[in-house]
Amino acid sequence: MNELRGGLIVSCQAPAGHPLRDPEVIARLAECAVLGGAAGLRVNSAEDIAAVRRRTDLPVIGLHKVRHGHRDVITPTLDLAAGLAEAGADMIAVDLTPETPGPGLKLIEHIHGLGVPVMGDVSTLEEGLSAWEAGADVVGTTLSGYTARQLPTPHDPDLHLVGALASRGVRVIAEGRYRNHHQVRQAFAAGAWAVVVGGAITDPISITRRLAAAAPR
Ligand SMILES: CC(=O)N[C@H](C=O)[C@@H](O)[C@H](O)[C@H](O)COP(=O)(O)O
Repeated sequence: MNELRGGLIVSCQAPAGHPLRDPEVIARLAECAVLGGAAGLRVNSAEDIAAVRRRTDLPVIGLHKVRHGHRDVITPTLDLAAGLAEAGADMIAVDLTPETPGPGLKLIEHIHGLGVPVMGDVSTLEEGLSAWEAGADVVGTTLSGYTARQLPTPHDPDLHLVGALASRGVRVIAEGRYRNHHQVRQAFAAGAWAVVVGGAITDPISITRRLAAAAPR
């Protein structure tokens, strides 16, 4: 787990219907991230993790998204977590917001029983402190801006939450809407232990959309 400290973690994901939705393509994105200097990867589903594992030994934070209500929740059950561990995940991310339909904080201990560390994905300071007290190995700001009461999702990353968790001694991973090196630096300056960047690296659709918006046509 310590290999992730101070590093950039690249989230290599593509949802159903996305042109890049293919485990082999995800694995190639992961390989690009490795060549670019990523310290770790964040990958959705056992199938994609298995494909990524065939190309790199870099630490993988695994998750399994399940549609629930207005959004995808992150790895709500122990069964899903066990599948990720079997596929080669080095750490498992779980949804620790009140919106998860799963056992929430209890999952941490259950996943530790598999011998795998846990990243608690949260949306608020309170959730983050509870996750840390319950034994999460790292706490991610992943879900800030995505729970029902936080919609619409803000444009910028939640650097304030990173700082608030770090100042209370929580090992915090900054994740969600980091789009440039300036924001990544700010996250580390705020006390982040590591930073996850997804779409700004691995989603050519949103990258194109942002740049196309600057064109006069
Ligand atoms: C909210 C949610 O479900 N986030 C997911 C968590 O794994 C992914 O869809 C994000 O791409 C990831 O968090 C990285 O964030 P960004 O792509 O903004 O750098």
